[in-house]
Amino acid sequence: MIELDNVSYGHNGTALFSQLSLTLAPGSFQFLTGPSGAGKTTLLRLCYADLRAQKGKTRLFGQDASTLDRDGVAMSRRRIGVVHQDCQFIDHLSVAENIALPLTVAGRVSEAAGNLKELLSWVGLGPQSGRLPPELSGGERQRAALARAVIMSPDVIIADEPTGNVDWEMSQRLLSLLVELNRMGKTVLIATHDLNIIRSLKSDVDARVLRLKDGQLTTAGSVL
Ligand SMILES: Nc1ncnc2c1ncn2[C@@H]1O[C@H](COP(=O)(O)OP(=O)(O)OP(=O)(O)O)[C@@H](O)[C@H]1O
Repeated sequence: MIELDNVSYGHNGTALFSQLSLTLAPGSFQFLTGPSGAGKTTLLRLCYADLRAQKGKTRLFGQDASTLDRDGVAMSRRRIGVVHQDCQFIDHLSVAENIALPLTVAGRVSEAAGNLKELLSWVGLGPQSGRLPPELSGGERQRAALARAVIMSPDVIIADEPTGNVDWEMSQRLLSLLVELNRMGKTVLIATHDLNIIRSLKSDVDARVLRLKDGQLTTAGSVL
């Protein structure tokens, strides 16, 4: 579905990793762990074609990303929902408008109303839908970010520290939403430094744990 094949990348000439390979198989659930600064966000950005591999190949849904033009990348990106580390909302738009933004930008305004109501209730943000993003708590922001990532019904969800800055109960709630999405057939990749979150999954899902450290990606095993 998404494949990095012997990819090398560095920022400003400083190599972060080289010849790194990663496959997001359809329906898989994977965690990406590793110390701060190891390159987890960079790796995620390569997976959703926000960055281009400097060496090696990225394949998105069977297509070589380096051969895709802007529209081709945009088409592939529509199949990937991204939960960014810092949420990135437009502060003068309501929570509902922010969540619906990917649909409105794509000109699918008529779909927005129906999808939105269902999504707001799924993430438990119905009562907060008219508020502005700065009025939300950390956990509410993370849930709004997740709702926005899935409003286009993507095949793949890529979440960068989706449980950062929330308490244990809220992190469990967010994780259970991601597990639910995986049960619906979505491919899920979550970057987190929080090993307790991974351990808390127990047998809920067949998750694979990858560890990025010193430019090497290793499989840390299953949480089962
Ligand atoms: N746009 C950029 N320009 C220059 N350097 C960058 C850029 N983005 C990231 N870096 C550097 O690359 C390294 C990896 O950053 P990255 O954000 O990918 O790591 P991370 O594992 O996600 O870290 P964290 O867990 O702290 O979020 C860091 O040293 C960072 O400073």
